[in-house]
Formats: sequence, structure tokens, C-alpha cells
Amino acid sequence: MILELDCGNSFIKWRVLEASQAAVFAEGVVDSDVALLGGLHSLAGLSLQHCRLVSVRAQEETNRLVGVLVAAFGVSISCAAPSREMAGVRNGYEEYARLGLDRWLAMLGGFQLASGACLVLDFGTAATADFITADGEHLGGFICPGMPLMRNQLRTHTRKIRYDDVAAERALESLVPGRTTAQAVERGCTLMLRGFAQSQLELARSYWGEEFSVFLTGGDAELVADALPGARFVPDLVFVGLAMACPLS
Ligand SMILES: Nc1ncnc2c1ncn2[C@@H]1O[C@H](COP(=O)(O)OP(=O)(O)O)[C@@H](O)[C@H]1O
Ligand SMILES: CC(C)(COP(=O)(O)O)[C@@H](O)C(=O)NCCC(=O)O
Ligand SMILES: [K+]
Repeated sequence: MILELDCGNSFIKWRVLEASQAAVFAEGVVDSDVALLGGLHSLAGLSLQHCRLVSVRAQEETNRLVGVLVAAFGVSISCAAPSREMAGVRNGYEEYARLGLDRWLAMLGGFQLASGACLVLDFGTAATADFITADGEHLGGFICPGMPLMRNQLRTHTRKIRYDDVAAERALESLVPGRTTAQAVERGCTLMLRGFAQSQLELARSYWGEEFSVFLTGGDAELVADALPGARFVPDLVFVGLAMACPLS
């Protein structure tokens, strides 16, 4: 079996593939190394042979996680690394190694699935957009605060914005103007994410007309999905790219 990990700034997304790589044996989202180990150790029938990983965390933190996994499972671990060009996509950053690896892998996955021009939108801790032309040139992208960051900035830098997770969840039943603080903030931030997504779509149209695919991924993708009809929601897009960047042979 193969363990795949996507270590974002807030959560570690993990899944275990059957050795054939055709089926998912188990998967989850955790907020710490300890929770990851707990989740894996609780799986009956787990038998790991390989692990591949992408991280946007500090090198030290990533190394620590790799050490923990090697100690726990004795597996070989392949970590996605920056690249100037891969699978027909050319990294557009002035310094290619500075492009977030989760963005890079989602782009590789998106370009392969699209086999044409694409716009890749990822809504996690940060919200990101990346533009790839039909011949694989990465034009660059945009980064702005995602839902967790917007919400927390408001909570941290105001005196009176305080509400709990239950109120937050309930607030998103609709997007009409809020009549409570939770509604006003949750709906306001959601509309900002949608506005971000729609302005990327407009830019993509100005480049490519209607000849492009839109990919939507990340833990908060669902908040914008119905504002982007025609976009493909691919929750595991980073894993698609991870398998391309870290093949087993
Ligand atoms: N099953 C889930 N577990 C944790 N967070 C989730 C889940 N589903 C949606 N989310 C939301 O996804 C966001 C984090 O997205 P994610 O793509 O995991 O971020 P990152 O890659 O930056 O860690 C949070 O706002 C969180 O509330
Ligand atoms: C933009 C990001 C913070 C997104 O991270 P995430 O929200 O997925 O945790 C990450 O891709 C990153 O640290 N990138 C490096 C800077 C850059 O891409 O320019
Ligand atoms: K991510």
C-alpha cells in the first residue's frame, strides 16, 4: 500500500492507496502528526510499502514528520521537490523553487486532466489561482487569504467579533445579508472568495475565450463551487499531481 500526504498550512490530508494504486484503502484530514499516526495505527490491515509526500511547511517540520513516519512504518518516503518543468508544464516563477509545491502539483494534475489551457483554484488556508496555457506555460498566479485567515483576522483584530463554530456553520445556510455577527462575517468572507474566483475566471476568459478548464480544489472549495458552474471540483487534485511528481519506479 502507498501512503500519500498533502501537508498544508492548516491540515494534513492523507490517504492510503491499494498497491495497485487503483483504489483508496483509507483517507482522512488531521491537524497534527500525532493525529496522523493515531489514524494510521487504527487501520486494520494496513501494510505500507511506500510513502509520497508534499509539504508547504517549514523544512524542519517536514523533516520531523518524515522521521516519525520512517520510524513508525519503516517505509521509503519520496518528497515532491520543486521543478522548472514537468509533465509538459513549465513553472512560470522567476525563481521556480519559490512556487508553493501544492500549487505546482495541482497545476500538473489540472493540466493532465484538462489536456489544454486551465485555471486552477485552491481554497485552503490561502486561496490561490494559477493559469496554465494550452502548451503548458504557467503564466503565474495569485495568492490571497483563504477563509480561515480572513475569519481569524477579523476575530483577532476586532473587539466584538466573536462566535463559535456552530454559529459559523449555521451562518452559511444562505448568502443573504447577515443579521447576526456570525452571518455577516461568514457570508461576507464567502462572498470575497467567490469574488476572487470570479475575477480569475474573467481573466482566463480574456486570455482564452471559452477554451479552458477550471479546476477547483482545497478544503473550502465547496464555498465557491456554485458560483463557478462548469468548474470541475477535484478534491484530490494535489494527489493527482503528487503521483506524477513522485512515481514509484
Ligand atoms: N474534513 C475537513 N477537515 C478539516 N478541514 C476541512 C474539512 N473540510 C473542509 N475543511 C475546511 O478546509 C479549510 C482548510 O483547507 P485545506 O485545503 O485543508 O487547507 P491547507 O491545505 O492550507 O491546510 C478550513 O477552512 C476547513 O474548515
Ligand atoms: C500559497 C500557499 C501559502 C498556499 O498554502 P495552503 O493554503 O495550501 O496551505 C503555499 O502554496 C505557499 O506557501 N507557497 C509559497 C509562496 C508562493 O507560492 O509564491
Ligand atoms: K493546500
